Amino acid sequence: MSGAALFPRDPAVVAPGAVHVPGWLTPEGQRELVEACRSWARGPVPLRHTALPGGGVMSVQTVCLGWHWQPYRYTRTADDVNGARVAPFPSWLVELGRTAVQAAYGEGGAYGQDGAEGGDVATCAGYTPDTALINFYDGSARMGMHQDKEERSAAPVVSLSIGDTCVFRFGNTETRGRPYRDVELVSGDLFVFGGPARFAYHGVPKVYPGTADPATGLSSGRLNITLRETGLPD
Ligand SMILES: O=C(O)CCC(=O)C(=O)O
Ligand SMILES: [Fe+2]
Repeated sequence: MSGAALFPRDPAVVAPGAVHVPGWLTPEGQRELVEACRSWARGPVPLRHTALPGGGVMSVQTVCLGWHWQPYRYTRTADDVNGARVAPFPSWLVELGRTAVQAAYGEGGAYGQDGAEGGDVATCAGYTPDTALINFYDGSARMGMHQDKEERSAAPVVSLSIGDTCVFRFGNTETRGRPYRDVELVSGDLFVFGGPARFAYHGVPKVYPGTADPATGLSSGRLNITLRETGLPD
């Protein structure tokens, strides 16, 4: 057992608008999400290494719901994969997103869609994510520092982690470099970034292989699900 595991991991404000809620998903909730991800990974668009404009591919494997993300835009069909229309965004995942934002910001929804502090209750209730990126990391996959900025909405990003523990680097809105904070995301953890943190650079410099609890149904690797509002018309 690592020293950190001796102590409870309390919710933490990593930066204004960025909240880490350890252990938010129940073991059952994690198992259900793993099952759902397995089925989404089968199609209509398969889980794949996203091709980058420079000719390389991402080390992470991804499949999307609602809208298909490719560098650097959203479309309804996966034109860089197999041309299929992406699977719909299920309503239960909208509900999960709302509950997550509420867990992070509290009943009052501390950060509004416009980034203002002190938003009203409608902020959480009105959160309507319409795209999800499901990322699978094997032991050597990484994600470089980037902003989630293809969305035309400043609504928060909800991030759920299952499987292997990783280092999640959460930085600032100006540069890829310092200042940033490194946070360990463990299976079941929730991380929400909105308000002044919505367009902060972030990335995953390290995954710790073999740290997943097979009871989630994922014997190795890390799953990350991010929910976002694209702000695009239906
Ligand atoms: O895997 C993570 O925790 C972050 C994923 C991410 O930043 C993204 O999909 O844009
Ligand atoms: Fe991101």
